[in-house]
Amino acid sequence: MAVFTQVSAEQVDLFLENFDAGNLISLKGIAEGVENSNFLLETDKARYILTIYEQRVDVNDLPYYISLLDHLSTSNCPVPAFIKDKSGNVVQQIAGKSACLIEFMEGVSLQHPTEKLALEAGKAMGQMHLAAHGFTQQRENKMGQAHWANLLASCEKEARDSFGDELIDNMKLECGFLEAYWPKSLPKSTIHADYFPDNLLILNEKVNAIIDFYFACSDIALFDVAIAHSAWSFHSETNIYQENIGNMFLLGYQQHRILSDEEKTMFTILCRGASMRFFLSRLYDWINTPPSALVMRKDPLIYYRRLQHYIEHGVKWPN
Ligand SMILES: Nc1ncnc2c1ncn2[C@@H]1O[C@H](COP(=O)(O)OP(=O)(O)O)[C@@H](O)[C@H]1O
Ligand SMILES: N[C@@H](CCOP(=O)(O)O)C(=O)O
Repeated sequence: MAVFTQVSAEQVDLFLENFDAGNLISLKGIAEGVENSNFLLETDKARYILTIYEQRVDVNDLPYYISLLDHLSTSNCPVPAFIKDKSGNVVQQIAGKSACLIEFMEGVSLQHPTEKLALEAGKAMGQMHLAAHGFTQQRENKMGQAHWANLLASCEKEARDSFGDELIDNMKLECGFLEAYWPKSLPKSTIHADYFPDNLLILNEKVNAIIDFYFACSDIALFDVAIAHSAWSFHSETNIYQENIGNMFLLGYQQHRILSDEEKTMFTILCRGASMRFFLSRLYDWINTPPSALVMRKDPLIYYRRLQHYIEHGVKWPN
């Protein structure tokens, strides 16, 4: 579960004094998520999310996320607003850590995508990329292709002990392949970079909110689509490929952004890269998160198998 930092009602009362957000009625820890501590906070005025930033989020990046969500919501994207305090600031301290009060969005996190929801999700991403056009701030993708070989090397020994030499040798070869063939000239955008089903809140079969922008960065626009394809197109329990779900996502996305032939041709490589990226972050966490930690470790092998699927079958772009 993702409540790394516990806070008392007294601490939250003090925190709320900075805002014009009403008086605390209830506070509940939210189990989902792996990056930050999140609480559902209810006052006599409204519901909010209280997010306490743990070590995975660099607090120096908070102004970037705040400006990005401000920009996207001005462009009618369904994203939560950061709440300003009485002096117009957003970032506060609680329990010695940086924390923000965030607009509560209605909707339910997705577990098993349907074709209809995959289409809606693809459309919402296309709209988000269009809306991000005027956003000029840049943030490097710290989990982008340039970092994969080093990340693998940093945990190679422990990875070999846990997953065997053959698998790690294969991943080293794949890193080399991706370095050699990674596209250099595809259109860039501000991307979400973690557009998984659980980062959308669904209401009445529509995307009511896109949340969790803490990996957002500047990178190849279609890499965002590839990340989503690798997250949406495989069944969350069996890991079986569901071509129909991935196709609906791609068709939805294309309703808002016309893709060049070059982009379509490079899509399989981007999906291989997306699989590598999530294999590596899960591998790193697998090795570095003690089994006693409160957070659930996600299985890196799931992404190893998705990568094998993309290598063997590629992605046939739907018409
Ligand atoms: N603005 C919001 N409105 C409603 N629920 C939210 C909001 N932000 C987060 N949540 C809830 O908290 C959970 C964890 O949030 P998330 O941002 O994914 O955490 P983490 O950054 O730790 O991965 C989400 O699955 C969702 O249920
Ligand atoms: N989506 C990533 C992990 C990031 O977790 P989130 O809770 O911040 O979405 C994965 O599945 O590996």
